[in-house]
Formats: sequence, C-alpha cells, structure tokens
Amino acid sequence: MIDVYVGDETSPLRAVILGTAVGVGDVPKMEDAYDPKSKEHIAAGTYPKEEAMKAEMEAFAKILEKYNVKVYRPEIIEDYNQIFSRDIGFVIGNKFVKPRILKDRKEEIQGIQYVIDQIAEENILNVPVDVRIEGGDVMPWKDHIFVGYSEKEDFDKYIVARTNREGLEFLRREFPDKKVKGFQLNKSDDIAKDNALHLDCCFQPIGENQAIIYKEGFKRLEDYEYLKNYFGEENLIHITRDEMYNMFSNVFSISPKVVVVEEKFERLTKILEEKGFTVERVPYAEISKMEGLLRCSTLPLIRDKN
Ligand SMILES: NC(=[NH2+])NCCC[C@H](N)C(=O)O
Repeated sequence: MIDVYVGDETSPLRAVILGTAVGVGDVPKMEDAYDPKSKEHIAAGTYPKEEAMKAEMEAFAKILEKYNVKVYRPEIIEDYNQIFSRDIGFVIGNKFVKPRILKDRKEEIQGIQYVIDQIAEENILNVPVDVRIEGGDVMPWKDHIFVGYSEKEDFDKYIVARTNREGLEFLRREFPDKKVKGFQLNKSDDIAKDNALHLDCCFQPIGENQAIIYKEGFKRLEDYEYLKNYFGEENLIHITRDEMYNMFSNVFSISPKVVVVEEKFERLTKILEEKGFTVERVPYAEISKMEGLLRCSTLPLIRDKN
C-alpha cells in the first residue's frame, strides 16, 4: 500500500513518480505536436532524441535517489511520450486525483496504473466528464490550492489551455477546507514565449515562503498581485520572458532547502545559493525543448506532513 500525502510543493519528498523517455519514439509529425515549443524544434530539425533525453532523466533520478526518495517509473508504452508525469495525476492531502487531460495524452495514465493500484480505493478521486485538469496547473500550498485555468473562451480556443473552470470548481467541491485560488494564464498555440502552458511554467513556490514568478504569464494583473501580496514582494524571484521560455520556474523541490535546477540556469542558481538553498544541477536542456522541465516530469506521491 502507498499512503499518499502531499500538502505543499516543498516539504521533504519521500516518494515520487518520475516519467520516462524510454520508447518515446521518433520526431512527431507537426500536426501531432500539442505545444508551440515542440513545434519550433520539429520545424528547426532540433527535436530531442530519445538517447539524450534518457540520459537527462537518469541524471535526475540519481539525484532523487541520493536524497533517499523512492522513485517509481512508468511502465513503457511503445512510441508514446511518457516524460511529463506531472500532468496525468496529482496528490492533494491524502487523495490521488485521476484527472481528464488532453486527448493526445490520455493513454499515459496506463503506464502508472500499477502505482495507482497500490493506493486505497477510497483515496482515489475520479473527475466528472466535463472537468479538465492537468497536474501542471495544480499546486497545493498549505491552506491554499493554486490553480492555473482558462475561462471557456480561451479554453475552447487553445490546445495549450488544459484546465477549465469546471476543473477549478471540482477542486473547490472536493477540498472544501482549502482556499482554491484560480489564476488565468496567457496562452499561445504558436509562440512559445507568449505561452504559459501550465501554472508551473510561470510560477513555483520554493522554500518556506518564497516563489519564482513570471508576471506576464498571468492574464490578469490582479492574479499576479494576489501572489505578490501573499508571498510578499521581497520573497519573489522575478524571471524574464526568455527565462520563462527556458522554464526557469519549473524547478523541483526535494525539501524546503534543496532545489533541483537545470544546469545552465546560472542566474537563478546564484540567487538561490545566495538565499541559502542547496542547488542540485541536472542537464535537462533537451527535455526543455518540449515545453516541460523538472517539475513537469515528476508526480510527488509522498511529502512529509507539517
Ligand atoms: N506540467 C507541465 N508544465 N507539463 C508540460 C507538458 C509539456 C507537453 N509537451 C504538453 O504539451 O503537454
């Protein structure tokens, strides 16, 4: 049995699912890509190769294991992208939520079914038909659940809009003790630098009370202001449009002190070290070409309770 529990984004991590690049297959056809950065690399002939991505993910797995984290990997579905485990399920409190996600990715859940089967049935929540949520948009944070979402107009318009208002309302119903706060994000199916694909592509809490944030990722100024007031200006690390594109906000916390960061993020690493964090650096530049990074490829199952 796995007793899942996640109450925030940074408490000491005990068990996690890390995606896999094994069997990811060849370069997808342009019409099968579902995010603008992948499209960019398909067009330029620079789409990442399986071998390179496997090496990056193994480097990440090693770091997790160094901190004694139990790492589960998906069972392989041939010719299918199973790198971004984050989106295909998520844990809030002691519940594992099985969401409805982009149809192009709906087989992915099968690879982790063997893990879900080890969770008590009463702790598994299935979402109703009209609800769409992806884990990249969902962040439990103490008394809050932060959620990136799109109102109908944007949701119907963009492939990169993955969580709808029904998703937000579903979380409000299921977690009545939490303050579920929705943030609308700026979307673009064609220009990666204008696209906040998920909430974790423009925002990420770290430590006890700090966060990395890209202000322009938020569609409404008041949503950004909400986070600024909540964390306090002095506790925010602001990133630029290019840094958002490189996925600076998609770091991953093993504990409130230890953050895993892409090895080329010099500026961010320096800031984090100055703030007293231990920074673990991994090569993840090839994976970043598919508009996801470290947080996106993990699905935390157990973090310590505060
Ligand atoms: N949590 C995340 N930000 N995940 C990124 C997923 C990227 C993937 N290419 C997609 O479009 O679905």
